[in-house]
Amino acid sequence: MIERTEIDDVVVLRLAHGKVNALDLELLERLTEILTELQGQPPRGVVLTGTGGAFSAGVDLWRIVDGGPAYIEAFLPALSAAFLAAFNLPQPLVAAVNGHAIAGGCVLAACADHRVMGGRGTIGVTELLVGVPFPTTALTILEYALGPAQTRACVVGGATFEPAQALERGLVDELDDDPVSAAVAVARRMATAVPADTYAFTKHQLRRSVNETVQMRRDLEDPRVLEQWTARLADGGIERFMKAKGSASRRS
Ligand SMILES: C/C=C/C(=O)SCCNC(=O)CCNC(=O)[C@H](O)C(C)(C)COP(=O)(O)OP(=O)(O)OC[C@H]1O[C@@H](n2cnc3c(N)ncnc32)[C@H](O)[C@@H]1OP(=O)(O)O
Repeated sequence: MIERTEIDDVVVLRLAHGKVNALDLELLERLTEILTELQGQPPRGVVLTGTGGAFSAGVDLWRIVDGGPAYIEAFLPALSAAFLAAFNLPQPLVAAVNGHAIAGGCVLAACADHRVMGGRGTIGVTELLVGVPFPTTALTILEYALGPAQTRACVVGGATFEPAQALERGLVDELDDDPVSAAVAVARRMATAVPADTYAFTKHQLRRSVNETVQMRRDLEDPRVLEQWTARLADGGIERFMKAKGSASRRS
């Protein structure tokens, strides 16, 4: 589900889950578990990437359709928990966007300190096209990573971007044909350039406002998020979106 290797002092985590690394409950729980374990280990950089042609196609929408309201209720908090575990990792986290990074996949990349995209795939946030709102955590992290204006444009437009456009819009920080090697080099540099405790504390300070906002707003907003995801399930909106994408399959 998640392959772990080490290159020099850098831990490389590769999502290896179905054809497009779609995010389901089990994958997210495993990711949170691994990232939580890494927090307590000796300081080093971490790279997050995907296998195959995708970084991640975002939420596994067929699992949502199959799982129904009870699954959504368990799934949405797990999604936010995984985003927060990645966002608050004390060590430098670099995303190697090796292919498509859509919706939740794009947010997962946005949790990183730095994003390197390869030469293929697209990145963007399609939530509104699916007809579902962003969980508070996801939207707040996206806004931190992209800034308010770019977040508004990306969220409302729902477009996905090729690598060059993604760089121009600040969805990624650099392009490299070998994104994993480039990401490992960045992570190693970040992990060695600054003492680990200073890096971790500064990262905490920089990200504090996101965590405060999430704390303040999620209890108010997430019940409505759940309500609307459940409504899109009930009115067939999620299934229609997938079928319009040409996906007749329930397997990702
Ligand atoms: C807060 C967060 C919210 C969310 O994350 S909502 C999720 C929004 N996600 C999306 O909008 C992505 C939808 N998928 C796509 O746009 C495309 O797919 C890709 C660009 C990711 C890949 O395109 P290509 O390389 O042409 O592959 P393919 O044939 O479309 O997909 C390969 C297999 O992957 C399944 N799949 C793709 N995305 C998802 C998904 N999000 N949930 C579940 N399955 C997915 C398909 O159905 C298909 O499967 P089969 O080959 O068996 O027909």
